[in-house]
Amino acid sequence: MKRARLLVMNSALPVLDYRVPADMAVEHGSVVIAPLGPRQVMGIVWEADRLPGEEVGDNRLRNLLQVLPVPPLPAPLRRLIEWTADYYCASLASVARMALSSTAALQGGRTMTEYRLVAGAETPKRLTPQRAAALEHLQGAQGTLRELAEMASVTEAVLRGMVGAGLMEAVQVDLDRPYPPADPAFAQPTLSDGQQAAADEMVEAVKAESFAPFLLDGVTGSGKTETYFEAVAEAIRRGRQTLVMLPEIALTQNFLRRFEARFGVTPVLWHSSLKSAERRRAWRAIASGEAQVVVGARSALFLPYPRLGLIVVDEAHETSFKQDDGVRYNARDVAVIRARFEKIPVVLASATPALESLTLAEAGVYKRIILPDRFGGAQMPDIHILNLIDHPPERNHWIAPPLVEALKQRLERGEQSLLFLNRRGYAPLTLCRSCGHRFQCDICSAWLVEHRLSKRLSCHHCGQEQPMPTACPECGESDCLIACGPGVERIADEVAQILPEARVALVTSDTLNTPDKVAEFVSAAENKMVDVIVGTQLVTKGYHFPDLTLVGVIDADLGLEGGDLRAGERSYQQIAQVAGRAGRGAKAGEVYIQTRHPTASVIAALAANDRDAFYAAEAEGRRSAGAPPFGRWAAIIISSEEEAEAKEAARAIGGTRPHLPDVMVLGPAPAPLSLLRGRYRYRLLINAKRSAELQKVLREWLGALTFPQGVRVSIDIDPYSFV
Ligand SMILES: Nc1ncnc2c1ncn2[C@@H]1O[C@H](COP(=O)(O)OP(=O)(O)OP(=O)(O)O)[C@@H](O)[C@H]1O
Ligand SMILES: [Zn+2]
Repeated sequence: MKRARLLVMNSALPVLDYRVPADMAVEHGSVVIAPLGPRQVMGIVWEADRLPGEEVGDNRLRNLLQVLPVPPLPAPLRRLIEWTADYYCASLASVARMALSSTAALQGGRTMTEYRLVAGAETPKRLTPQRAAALEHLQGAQGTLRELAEMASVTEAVLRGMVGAGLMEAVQVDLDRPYPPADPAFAQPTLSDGQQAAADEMVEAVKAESFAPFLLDGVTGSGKTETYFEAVAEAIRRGRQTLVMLPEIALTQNFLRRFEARFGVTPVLWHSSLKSAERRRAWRAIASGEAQVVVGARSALFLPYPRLGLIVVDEAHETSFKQDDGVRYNARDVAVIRARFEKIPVVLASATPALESLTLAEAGVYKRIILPDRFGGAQMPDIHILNLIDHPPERNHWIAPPLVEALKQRLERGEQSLLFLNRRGYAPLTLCRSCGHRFQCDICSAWLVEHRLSKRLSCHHCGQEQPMPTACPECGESDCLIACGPGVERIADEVAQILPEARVALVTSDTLNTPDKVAEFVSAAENKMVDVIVGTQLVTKGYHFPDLTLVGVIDADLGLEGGDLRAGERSYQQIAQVAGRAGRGAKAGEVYIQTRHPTASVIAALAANDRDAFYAAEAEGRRSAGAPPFGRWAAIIISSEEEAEAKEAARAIGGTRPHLPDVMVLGPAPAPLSLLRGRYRYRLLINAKRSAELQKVLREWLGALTFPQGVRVSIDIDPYSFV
């Protein structure tokens, strides 16, 4: 008799064994449905010797019910799931779920019903407001009723009524229709000598079909994308799949266009806001091996590629590769591990590598490829430090006079400028002039941020919003609220005052919240319909606007406030990246960095354009603190809706701390963000030597404790967030 051991897709359940019926074919990795009491569960058939569980006698086994019509998860992916669960102290099921991340794709069947407005249908004379809203918002849209209902902010019932009334129609969509093939020779660029040498190295590694990690370390505008595209082309020629990971969905539009220009078609896109039909189609094409190149956010990393030949992590220094909920993993690091299991090359590309990556390259673990020059003879921009103490902006203004002058000059010359401030909204704090009341979130320890465009106060931690009040809720006074400090909306207002005739584009996740809007912005900027871009970190990287010759950093000190050990590095990366947008074409670029601390090491390094010295000093600081990459960190985060309960649990954890020579436990202490989404939070930071068996220590320590129902305890290995 054949038995199968299942990794069940529910972390609360143990490993379960089943009988495989005679007429059913399963292998390791098969995705199956099994009975559990009166219910059914989904599971993955796993190597029994890798998944310890209670042995059950043959006579007590129940039959598997069904094998789902998808290819079995490949062995290297199964090993990756095990590794990730083990390293990040997560359950196997929660990691495996990231591989099976399209429920629809698992069901087989090849068509799906979507809906759209009937073209040319006569608009009835009397329309309910809901139907009118649907007619307005759904022009040109197609999707499931749920997606359309969300798009139009109406209920599904309204849309069903419209289907009945002949205003909307159902369409059968073929979900597995193939993607058009990419042509590796479609538009091969002529590479510079340096680019060619870099490309050759990566191409050779793709040919070798063995594990090879690279750090592609090239200055901004050196053509890193162009160069790694040659390795992608080689993978396509060899019938192998490529995964390109980008840190933000907003960057994908730009990437898609460049890819299309090089390979003739767009790649397969993967991110969390795909519609379910797109997601399903992409998942199935990936799992069948048909999808040649996939570009996606970090969630694309765990998909079941059967023939992966290359992974690229672009802008690899970005902290958004770290996931901070669910499975707390770092996609940059796991990408390298996946490449090892798949026996393929992986390229981490960045102009400002993470210190971790740089250290590994210096140790020879990663092969470092350097592109020292901008492509096409473009020069690196000139950096000016603007000391705000010597050059104060006018009252209630934030742009210092020399930067104002530079902006005016650019406008006269018909060149573009970019102002960077990493803060969304209009003002980060609103207070009452008469009683001093400060507007704060009810359920987070955070100020509410004024958004003048949407006329709302919003919490940037939990997303709660309220209409902008006209009077102070505390003292009842009206016309007494003052906006303190600037966000990008306020800077855009200031630019409009200084340069009334300039066309200003505001670029934040509030204004560029759909792929279409991103595409619209990029095309406007490229066609010189925009004079001044005012943006958050969203606009600091990846973009190439040849006529952009001026970059202004509004507040270079912002990133260093209340900073953790990585604040200096992050700040440096962000400013160096945004500075890197200037002067990428024929005209030279200039950068103004506004600061109150011109001697701070970050600012001094930027001024002297001395990256190596900066990294060396950072590395020294980390080494002496035993911080990553020289030592290891983990965090334990305890939260509960009951403050006393959270505190008690934190104290219990602190009280049972291990006493080991290579593990130091700091805390517990209230988290800097001590209230988040209505939950009180405490933290501990564990600092371990590299020799320590950190995960084992944590598992044994926390595994011995029990907590009340409402308490959540999570482990964050190699944490990036300390709030
Ligand atoms: N060999 C080449 N032939 C033609 N154009 C090139 C070549 N190399 C680079 N370019 C162009 O130069 C510009 C800059 O290249 P790219 O955006 O790849 O640089 P990058 O190194 O990724 O920069 P950043 O890190 O700042 O995003 C792009 O418009 C790109 O198309
Ligand atoms: Zn909040």
